[in-house]
Amino acid sequence: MRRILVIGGNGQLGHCLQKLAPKYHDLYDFNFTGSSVLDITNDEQVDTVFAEYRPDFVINASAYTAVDLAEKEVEKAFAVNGDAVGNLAQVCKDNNAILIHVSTDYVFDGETNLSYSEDDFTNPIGVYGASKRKGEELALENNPETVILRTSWLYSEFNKNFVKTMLHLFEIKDELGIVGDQFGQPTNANDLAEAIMEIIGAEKKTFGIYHFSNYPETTWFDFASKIKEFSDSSVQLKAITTEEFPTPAKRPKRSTMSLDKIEKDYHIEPKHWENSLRDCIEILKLTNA
Ligand SMILES: NC(=O)C1=CN([C@@H]2O[C@H](COP(=O)(O)OP(=O)(O)OC[C@H]3O[C@@H](n4cnc5c(N)ncnc54)[C@H](OP(=O)(O)O)[C@@H]3O)[C@@H](O)[C@H]2O)C=CC1
Ligand SMILES: Cc1cn([C@H]2C[C@H](O)[C@@H](COP(=O)(O)OP(=O)(O)O[C@H]3O[C@@H](C)C(=O)[C@@H](O)[C@H]3O)O2)c(=O)[nH]c1=O
Repeated sequence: MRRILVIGGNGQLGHCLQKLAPKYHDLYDFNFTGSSVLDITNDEQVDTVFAEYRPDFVINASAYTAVDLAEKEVEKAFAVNGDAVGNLAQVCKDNNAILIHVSTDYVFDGETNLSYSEDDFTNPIGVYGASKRKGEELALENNPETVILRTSWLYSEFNKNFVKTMLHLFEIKDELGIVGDQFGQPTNANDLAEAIMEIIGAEKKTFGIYHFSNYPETTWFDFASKIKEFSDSSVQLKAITTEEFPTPAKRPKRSTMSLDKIEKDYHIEPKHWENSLRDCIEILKLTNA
């Protein structure tokens, strides 16, 4: 049986992979590690887990994801999202394991009206995006046979994310201002987990950077408006500008990514974000999470 090591098993993507794993129990053995067992910045721990588990595939679902805090914790963000990813790619190469690494739309500056393709110029405007870009570069430099999946606006029923933040704020506020001039593509992390498993199962593997998200593009305000509609909330939402919602980190104005390459090479068809959002909110209603 082929072995899959999931690093960052307690994050939202990690949880979605845990949820999906039973479907693949006759094909793969899974080992989900949290940061207390495997800290990706600890090279010795990485070596030990590889030596003991001998994975065929490694899914790196771990990352430093605090976009605003990263502006202060620059070193930590680069250690986890940059250098550690470079080391992981090297260790995967040395051990004949295929690395599936996850990156972000925040590697782009967002100053375009076209959808970004995989080989478009990156120009991160914040520390988080810059640290994730460093990880992409180091991974491909050390091990070109790495699959890097750039995704965007990830949410799920697990952990902290925009959907759950909105549902919480709808409970405690009568009115909310939401940025209406930043565009991107929300992604249900359960869909990303499925895409990762499809790539692992693909007979013919192609490597390098791939974009994966739900589609089409929307704004944070329109996204929040759908969350309101699907959750039957009576909160009043108002579209505001980026300037009216100041944050420590700058966010791209429009980070919409083209999904053609993953569709062509891996036959993975993106889902409409409204359908995937509806699924998530139904689960949250059922579980009262
Ligand atoms: N969230 C989003 O909106 C988006 C995320 N992405 C990318 O998708 C991927 C998954 O994100 P998501 O599931 O939301 O992330 P989460 O923030 O939910 O989870 C990240 C996980 O990484 C773990 N982690 C942090 N530092 C380390 C470390 N040094 N060693 C090992 N594990 C560590 C954390 O473990 P612990 O808590 O135990 O420390 C946590 O469980 C990441 O690569 C992220 O950059 C891309 C686009 C959008
Ligand atoms: C809570 C809140 C946020 N906003 C805005 C701020 C920001 O522009 C936008 C999203 O805010 P958040 O801080 O939740 O999302 P943010 O942390 O920027 O989300 C990003 O996370 C990283 C990890 C990624 O990789 C990106 O793809 C993206 O998903 O919504 C409002 O306008 N009103 C509000 O009440």
